[in-house]
Amino acid sequence: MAALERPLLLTQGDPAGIGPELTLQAWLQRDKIGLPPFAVLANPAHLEQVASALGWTVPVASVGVPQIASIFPHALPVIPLKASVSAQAGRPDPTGAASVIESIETAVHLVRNGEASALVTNPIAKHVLYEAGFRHPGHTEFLAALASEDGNSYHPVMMLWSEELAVVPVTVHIPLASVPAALTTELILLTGRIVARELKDRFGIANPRLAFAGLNPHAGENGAMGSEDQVVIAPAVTALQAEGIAAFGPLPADTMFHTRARKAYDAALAMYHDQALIPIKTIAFDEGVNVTLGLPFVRTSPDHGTAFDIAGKGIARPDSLMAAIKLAARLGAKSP
Ligand SMILES: NC(=O)C1=CN([C@@H]2O[C@H](COP(=O)(O)OP(=O)(O)OC[C@H]3O[C@@H](n4cnc5c(N)ncnc54)[C@H](O)[C@@H]3O)[C@@H](O)[C@H]2O)C=CC1
Ligand SMILES: NCC(=O)COP(=O)(O)O
Repeated sequence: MAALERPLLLTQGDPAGIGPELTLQAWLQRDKIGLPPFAVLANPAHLEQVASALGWTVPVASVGVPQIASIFPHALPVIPLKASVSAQAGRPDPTGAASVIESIETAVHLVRNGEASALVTNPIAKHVLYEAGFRHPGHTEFLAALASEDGNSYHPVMMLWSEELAVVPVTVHIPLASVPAALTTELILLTGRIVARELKDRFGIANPRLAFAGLNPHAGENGAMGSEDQVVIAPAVTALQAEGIAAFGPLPADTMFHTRARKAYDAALAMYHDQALIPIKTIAFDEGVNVTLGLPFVRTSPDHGTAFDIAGKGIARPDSLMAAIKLAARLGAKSP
């Protein structure tokens, strides 16, 4: 089946978070914003309970992949999970972990065997999964592990994307104190290559411009405020330039995200999680999309988390999930 004809798959995410109500909202707004057919791998009865508690009319239909496109105009297609789901909104519970993981694993399997075009993950609460024994830092690394079951090795790269700004944290879910040791020229080089390749191949940017942030104040102030900028980051930028990639930096991170500065690059590569995510969540919290580069399939996700503080209240904004669905459709259309 051609990529455009294949549906998208949404994962359940944490059933006690805002994922279920955002999925219902996305289906309700499907015509208004022109969303392509999708199904969610979840528990149909749980979704019906969430809709009913919010007073939303959302017919839910249990389906297999072949029925998704025909059901989608009339009901939210749900591929039922085997694991039970008995979550209460806003009350995280590690006993739901089996359903969270089953949803991701099954969706990846269906995308990898060509039945679906791309994967859109609803947010998971990492600490809740850790309590249940989950050993991966987050989706990003878990998806790479699932992908590597084909015998290849994949280095997953997290990119947070919006029309205004795209950012990549070179190191991701590690303590801040571990960042300097984890940052190596090889890691920065590898990340830069993957970002350049995928901005070109998947996003259609002919010659992507990559701006690298420094690690230290003022990008180290010529070494007076830290050595990593000159010793670790600059050699990676030089090596990327030698490969023909339009890389530049390291730049002082405090002045590279304002409006004029952003016009100089297609993606900013930051050295640690918050250096990358604070600017995009400040500029585009509702529209930002988390997309994993470096995988043999397309995966997007909203930029926010489970938001237990507002789950079940019907006030969570579905914009980021809907942007993730749209971007997955755009990128998935280019997949073989
Ligand atoms: N892709 C994923 O699976 C992600 C998962 N997380 C997980 O989410 C959990 C909670 O993380 P937090 O740091 O609290 O971030 P969060 O994004 O869940 O919430 C931060 C603040 O933003 C608000 N918010 C989030 N999404 C919203 C929406 N759609 N509409 C309106 N308001 C919204 C929340 O109410 C809260 O006040 C953590 O366990 C974290 O691991 C966080 C980011 C991404
Ligand atoms: N802060 C971004 C985030 O936590 C997303 O992680 P992942 O689950 O997509 O790996």
